[in-house]
Amino acid sequence: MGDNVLLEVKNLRTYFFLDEGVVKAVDGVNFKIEKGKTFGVVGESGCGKSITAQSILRILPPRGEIVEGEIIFYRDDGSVDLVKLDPKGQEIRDIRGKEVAMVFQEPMTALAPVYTIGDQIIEAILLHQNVTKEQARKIAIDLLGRVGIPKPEERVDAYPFELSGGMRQRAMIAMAISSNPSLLIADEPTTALDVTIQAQILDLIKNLQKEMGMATMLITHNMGVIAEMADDVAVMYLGKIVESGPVNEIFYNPKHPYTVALLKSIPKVGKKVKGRLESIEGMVPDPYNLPTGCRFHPRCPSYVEGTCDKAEPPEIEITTGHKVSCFLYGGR
Ligand SMILES: Nc1ncnc2c1ncn2[C@@H]1O[C@H](COP(=O)(O)OP(=O)(O)OP(=O)(O)O)[C@@H](O)[C@H]1O
Repeated sequence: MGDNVLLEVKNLRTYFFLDEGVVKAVDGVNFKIEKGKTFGVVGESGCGKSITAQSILRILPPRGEIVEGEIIFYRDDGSVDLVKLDPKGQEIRDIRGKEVAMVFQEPMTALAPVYTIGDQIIEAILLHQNVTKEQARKIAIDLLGRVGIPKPEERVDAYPFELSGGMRQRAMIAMAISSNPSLLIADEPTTALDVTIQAQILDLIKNLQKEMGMATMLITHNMGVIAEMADDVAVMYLGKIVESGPVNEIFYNPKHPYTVALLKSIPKVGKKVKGRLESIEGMVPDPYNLPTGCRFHPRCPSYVEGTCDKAEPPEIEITTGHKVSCFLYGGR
């Protein structure tokens, strides 16, 4: 770590203030993303992965607010705390799409249906680069070729609905990398796609990342995707990171019972999978009424009454960089 850190999130808390109550979507999260590396964030639906990403880009939905924390983005010429920026101001708009780009799960909703993909990529290029429209069109065609879209000089004039899901996601990626971002945030980029296409898109992201030296924050509920892609991993549960560390530590030396359960949920070849996480007992609790103590205790096979339900477990460093928040490893 050290000088190689690109983004550092410190004690981030992002809450939703709703009529029904307060949803602590992100509740005291810390992590670092290194330059050029893939940082995987994994956890079940609703654990706060997307809201963490949206906090970084300052594109939170209405009623969502960062109530505490810092998001330090390091550049060669100094650092900036993204939390301090006006979410509608010029500075974050310059960073968004240029230095930090994002691809979403369903490109159909991210791409405007009434404009060709070329128009949309050209617009992104013109917004962040000092080139003519003609040059931007050439760059767009080149980008479409680089992301593996056949006949890019023709496809540049296609509308999103004229492309397959996989091709649309490639077009989205072309738009995202158009200004050479130092960080790409990919939020479930392959979840909506067929399995074979998923592998192709992940390969594409991996190759582009190597070529361009960009870091990726990869959000997924799928441990298989993490194994394939990530250098470092954070496991999230109900707004908190419960375990984090280098990918090999997480896979070969998992400590948190939730991580262990997620790993058991990876589908095995030839074995029928019923649910996404059939090996984890119980449901994710109601976000308005979080369990006391460790938030995982009502579902945890190693739950110790009087301990796990009383206090929040402290974060313990198991080996360098491998951290876990669980009373099984100390803090009782
Ligand atoms: N627009 C919103 N208004 C109110 N609450 C929200 C909103 N968006 C998300 N939340 C709440 O914030 C919490 C975290 O949601 P988030 O979308 O970050 O989860 P996630 O881990 O990305 O899940 P998924 O994989 O389903 O997107 C959830 O409890 C969710 O209900």
